[in-house]
Amino acid sequence: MVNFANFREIGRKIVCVGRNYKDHAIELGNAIPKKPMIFLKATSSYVADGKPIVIPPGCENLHQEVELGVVISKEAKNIQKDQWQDYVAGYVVALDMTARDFQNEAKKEGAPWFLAKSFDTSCPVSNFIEKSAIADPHNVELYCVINGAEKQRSKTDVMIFDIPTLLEYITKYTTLAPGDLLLTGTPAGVCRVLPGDVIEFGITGIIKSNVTVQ
Ligand SMILES: O=C(O)/C=C/C(=O)CC(=O)C(=O)O
Ligand SMILES: [Mg+2]
Repeated sequence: MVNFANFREIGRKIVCVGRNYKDHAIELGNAIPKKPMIFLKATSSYVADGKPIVIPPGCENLHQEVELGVVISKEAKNIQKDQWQDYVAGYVVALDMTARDFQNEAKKEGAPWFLAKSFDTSCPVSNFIEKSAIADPHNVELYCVINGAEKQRSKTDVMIFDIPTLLEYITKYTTLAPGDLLLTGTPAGVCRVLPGDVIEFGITGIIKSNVTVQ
C-alpha cells in the first residue's frame, strides 16, 4: 500500500503536459495545441525538503512554471474519462523548472528537451494535498510570487485539456503507477530566476510552499 503523503520518496515518474494554457503558449510564441503535448521528468528531478533549486551548469535563463500536480492512486491504463476520479490519490502544487535557453536550443535542433526539463532539482513540489481538500481541481487558483513580486496567477478552469482528457490520452500510450505525478501545465508569467531568489508557489486558500534558488 502506498503512503501518498510521502509520494516523493516513492520516487515515481513525473509526466508533464506542455502548452496547456493559451496565455502561456502565446507568451512563448507557440501555436495552441490540438492534442496534449507530453514529456517526462526523471525521478531525480524532485527537490528534497528544505533544499534549493540548483541552476544547471551553463544555464543562463532558468524559468519557473507553477503547475497543478495530480498524484495517481493506482495503476492506470486505458482509463475512460468518466473514471478519472478513481485514479486520483490527491494533488500538489509544483514548479516545472525549465532551462529555457537549453529548451530553445533543443527546439531549433529538433532535439529532446530532456536536459532543459529534467536536470536535478527541476521539480520542487508542495506537501501532499488530500483529494478531499480540493472539490474541483478545475476550479482552483495557482500563484507564484518571487521575492515578494507576483509573477503568475491563474484559475485552472482555463486549461486547454482538462484532467480527465489528459488521463484518458496519456494512459492510451503509457501506464501510470501509484505515486506517479501528472503536472498539468503552466499559465503565463514565467520568467528568469536568479541565485538567491525565493519562490513562493501555491494554490490560493489551500497550500503554499517556498523554495530558494542557489
Ligand atoms: O514550447 C515551448 O517553447 C515551451 C513549452 C513548455 O515549457 C511547456 C510547459 O512545460 C508548460 O506549458 O507548462
Ligand atoms: Mg511546464
